[in-house]
Amino acid sequence: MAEGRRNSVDVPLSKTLVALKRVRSLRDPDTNSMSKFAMAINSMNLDDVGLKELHGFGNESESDHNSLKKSSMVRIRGTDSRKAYMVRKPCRQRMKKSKEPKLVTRSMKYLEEEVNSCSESRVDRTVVRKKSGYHSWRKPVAALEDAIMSRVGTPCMSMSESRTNCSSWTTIGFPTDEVDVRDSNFNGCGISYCWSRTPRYRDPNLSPDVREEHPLLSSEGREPASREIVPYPETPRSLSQKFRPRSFSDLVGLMVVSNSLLYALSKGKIAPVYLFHGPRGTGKTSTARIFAAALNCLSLEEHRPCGFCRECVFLFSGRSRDVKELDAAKLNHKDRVKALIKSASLSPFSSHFKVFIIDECQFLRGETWAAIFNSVENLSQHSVFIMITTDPAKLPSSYVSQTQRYHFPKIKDVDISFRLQKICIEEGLEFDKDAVDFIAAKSNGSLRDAETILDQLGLLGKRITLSLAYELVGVVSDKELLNLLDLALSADTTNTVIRARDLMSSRIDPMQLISQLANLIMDILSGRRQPGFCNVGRNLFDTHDLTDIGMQKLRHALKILSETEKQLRTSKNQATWLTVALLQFGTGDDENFCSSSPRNSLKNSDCDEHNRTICPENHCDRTKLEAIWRRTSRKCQSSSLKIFLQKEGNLSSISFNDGLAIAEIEFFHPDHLSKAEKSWKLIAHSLEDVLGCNVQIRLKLVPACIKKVPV
Ligand SMILES: Nc1ncnc2c1ncn2[C@@H]1O[C@H](COP(=O)(O)OP(=O)(O)OP(=O)(O)O)[C@@H](O)[C@H]1O
Ligand SMILES: [Zn+2]
Repeated sequence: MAEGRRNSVDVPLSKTLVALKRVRSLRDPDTNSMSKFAMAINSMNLDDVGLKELHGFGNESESDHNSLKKSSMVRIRGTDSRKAYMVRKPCRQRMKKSKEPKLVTRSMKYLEEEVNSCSESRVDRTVVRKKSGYHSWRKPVAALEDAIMSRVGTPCMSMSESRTNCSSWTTIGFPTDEVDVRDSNFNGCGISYCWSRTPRYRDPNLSPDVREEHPLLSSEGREPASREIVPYPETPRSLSQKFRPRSFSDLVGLMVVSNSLLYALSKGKIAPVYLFHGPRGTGKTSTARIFAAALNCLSLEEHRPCGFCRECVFLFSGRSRDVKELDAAKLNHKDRVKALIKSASLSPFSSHFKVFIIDECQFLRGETWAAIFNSVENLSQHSVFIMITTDPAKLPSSYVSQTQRYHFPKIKDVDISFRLQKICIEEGLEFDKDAVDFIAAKSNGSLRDAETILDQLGLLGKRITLSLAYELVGVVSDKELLNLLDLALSADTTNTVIRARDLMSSRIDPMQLISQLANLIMDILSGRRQPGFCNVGRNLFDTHDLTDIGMQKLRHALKILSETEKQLRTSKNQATWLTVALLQFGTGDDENFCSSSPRNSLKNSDCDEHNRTICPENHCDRTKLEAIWRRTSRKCQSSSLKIFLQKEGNLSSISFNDGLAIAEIEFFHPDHLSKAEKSWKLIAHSLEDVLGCNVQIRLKLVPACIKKVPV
């Protein structure tokens, strides 16, 4: 799934603008473009000293060096995106000598020196990184690449080419002698425009069969279905990119999955098709990549993937030819499936395994599943499919049973919180633990969502506090919540309506408010919240004497909320119905509550009716209106009016406007309408008593044929 699509958490617009403003500060104020940086990088010249250091050519003459510079840029054909820069490797001899992969210990030390001694060109890049807030993270390989990239003074130089110029890198042994560098569709850092990461490897040892296969899944000039994904971009654009796990030990809350996959790896028991399923943002794609890397890792150590060998470097930089992430939607094409099967039936290019990671596999058509599974027998022993989905129920069960399934559970709040704290420390973000706990609780088991919220809070440049988190996530603080509950329980109609409207108009979604209120009430009922936890709370506890009456009131409120929650799911007018619900908190039965409040003088059996009313969701609005109408008719003094209203009238809607409820009442015969008109004051008064606010009534005549049958 595209990262951009997933990385979204609803935040108030103002916060987003602040974050955007920060990004904009990197832009040219005149043109609002990033080209300033690209130009700065463009104008950099090869730094002689730097090149010497970098290439380990310290004892070569200047003329050697110049010729090196010339040979490194043999043919450059403009910047048109249709043309390619052809860059020839200058030190082929060195490369040939060292094809075997080795660990790059010397380079690591060397790179640290490189990183520490910034040349001017590097300062440009580093400054930009610092501004983006992701400067502190440097995985050794990425840091090495960075050091090389910043030393090589042209943005048109590919990373691979840079490596070929670097003696340190020859120890890794890239099997390349020619590299194409694209000047568009870059997958680079996002600041300069042509840091390329798409080398084309031509391994002379590969069979023509295998070479023909390139690009993977291409079919007669069609666009390849594999996605141009850089799973671990050099310049991460979000915390979740930056902290994307690279090894099994980095995975949070996936002990069972990790252990099982590690065991399979150690025993060499590799299934042809895996299915990773579970809620979003729980690490399925990351685990698939780690597993793929472990399958191909060249390290002899037990700890795989090592992250340093050629295969690991290729995979984590999105350049592996044997590990491909495919878009399920694009695979639903006959030719593409054919190409996929063909590709899977051939041996890997350079690795042990060919791994096809198919995300969102619920979008694969039945034929595609059939094609894959029918050919499993014929596939290369070294091909592995990893299907990923958030919705296993949509998959064809006959094929699912042939896969090795792994369930990715929601990640526990405590694990998420721990991870967020670690990130804050690494990022140098100041935070309050309760804020981080709150983010964890709000992210519903998705570590990515939690990281995204943290990311957005981090951009505000302030200490991450609970109130800041509340504001960003769109929830109401305990103080405000208690205040609202207090008003509602006290039947303070006007203020309840004003406060509820205020909160729901801009700050919080009605469903979220219901859930928060219900949680608060449950906390109070269960004794988790004690009097005195805040001033407003104390007021609530004092006023409503929670040892006795208040508890009953709260239970009543909870019942109303649970009923309203069902109703809101299908209602278009959520804010209004939640306000109606709040107004009912304070109009409970006196006898039930033994309340002395004059407002609560209703002989309320409605509350019981509420309890009995369990209706299909699409009837909830209607049920609610009917309940209010029953209570209203019962409130009328005259028993004939009571019977008349109940039998002939129908409350069809209520809307609220500045503390005023507008009730529409339908009658189905002109005589009934005129009878009701004569008693309108009594009806309005009864409704006011029930709703606890001022009421305006509108009487309507509607055709008898649409008269509703009571639920
Ligand atoms: N279990 C985890 N351990 C460590 N990081 C995780 C985990 N789950 C999610 N993340 C974080 O969230 C980001 C996205 O994770 P990933 O793409 O693997 O999730 P996913 O389950 O594949 O999500 P989706 O179902 O939306 O595709 C990672 O980059 C990482 O920062
Ligand atoms: Zn490795």
